[in-house]
Amino acid sequence: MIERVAVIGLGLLGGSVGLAVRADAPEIVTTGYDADEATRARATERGLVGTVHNDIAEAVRDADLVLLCVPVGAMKSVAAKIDPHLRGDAIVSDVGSSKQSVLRDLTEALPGRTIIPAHPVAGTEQSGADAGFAELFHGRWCIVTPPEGAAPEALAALRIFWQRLGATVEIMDAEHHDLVLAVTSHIPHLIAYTIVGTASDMEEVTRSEVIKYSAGGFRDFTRIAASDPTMWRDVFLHNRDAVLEMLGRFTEDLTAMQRAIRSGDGETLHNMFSRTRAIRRQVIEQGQDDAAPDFGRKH
Ligand SMILES: NC(=O)C1=CN([C@@H]2O[C@H](COP(=O)(O)OP(=O)(O)OC[C@H]3O[C@@H](n4cnc5c(N)ncnc54)[C@H](O)[C@@H]3O)[C@@H](O)[C@H]2O)C=CC1
Ligand SMILES: O=C(O)C(=O)Cc1ccc(O)cc1
Repeated sequence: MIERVAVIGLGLLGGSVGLAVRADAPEIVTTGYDADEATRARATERGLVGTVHNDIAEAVRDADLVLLCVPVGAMKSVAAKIDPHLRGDAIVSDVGSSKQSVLRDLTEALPGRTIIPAHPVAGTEQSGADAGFAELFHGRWCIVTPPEGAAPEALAALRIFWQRLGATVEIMDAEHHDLVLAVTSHIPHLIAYTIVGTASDMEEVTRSEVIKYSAGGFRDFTRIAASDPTMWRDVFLHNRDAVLEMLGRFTEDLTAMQRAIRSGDGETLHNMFSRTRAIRRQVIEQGQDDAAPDFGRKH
């Protein structure tokens, strides 16, 4: 059983883990560290974890679970920093949005350690020490991607930890995780960033009409496109192969739609829109409503 959790990175995910432990598993002792001094100060004010340390070594020293809640591009350097200070039996896990690169980075930086990467599929477009909230994981999936031969007791302990925070745990291979998340999360974010960028480039031509009449669809895209730039830069650089593979397929489908529009092929358009409308119904029936902040909701 997990008794002491160290949270490294006290932004949206790390802060939410700390607050969720306090609410749902209050006997677990929490410590935390963030590289940013202002974030550490705010984390102390908000009581995101029991003790915020100025030294990462102090934060992890007694922990039986260390959760890395930093951008995926920072996982390796953080892992290398904590390695000399970890307990021999500590489990090292994370919350990163891509999993193959994290598994590779942690395995290299933490030889001989118990490493079990995970991804709670729960979040918002907000970031930083003020963004976290205790209920973030309620009714959401947490995808755990253990390496081959991972210690079963450690996996069981991590599963119970996430279940106590309200999540339902699914075990998946890291490669499969990265393909699935590329199409369900990473490419949708790329599309949102791109369409908002394109519209804003057009704004010079349309003199502010883009903002003024930003109703419905475009407004939803601006929420996603407000997501943290550092975090998302790292996701695309670290899940490159899966994103490029899925982007290739998406581009082919988009080109087929372009052709249908140009040639006046209403049947193709209508067929596609009917198919996607049915998928939306299934998403709602399964409780996977995508309206903010319910992304990733299971129930
Ligand atoms: N934002 C979201 O909706 C979700 C994010 N994730 C993943 O969670 C992780 C954290 O993301 P957020 O909490 O959203 O970002 P965030 O920007 O709110 O928090 C990240 C924190 O890490 C700190 N940090 C960065 N480099 C560090 C280092 N070297 N040492 C110590 N602290 C460092 C930053 O100062 C910041 O406070 C990312 O890997 C992301 O992919 C997973 C699920 C959802
Ligand atoms: O805000 C939204 O709609 C999200 O998509 C949140 C999110 C972002 C990244 C993840 O890895 C999981 C969930």
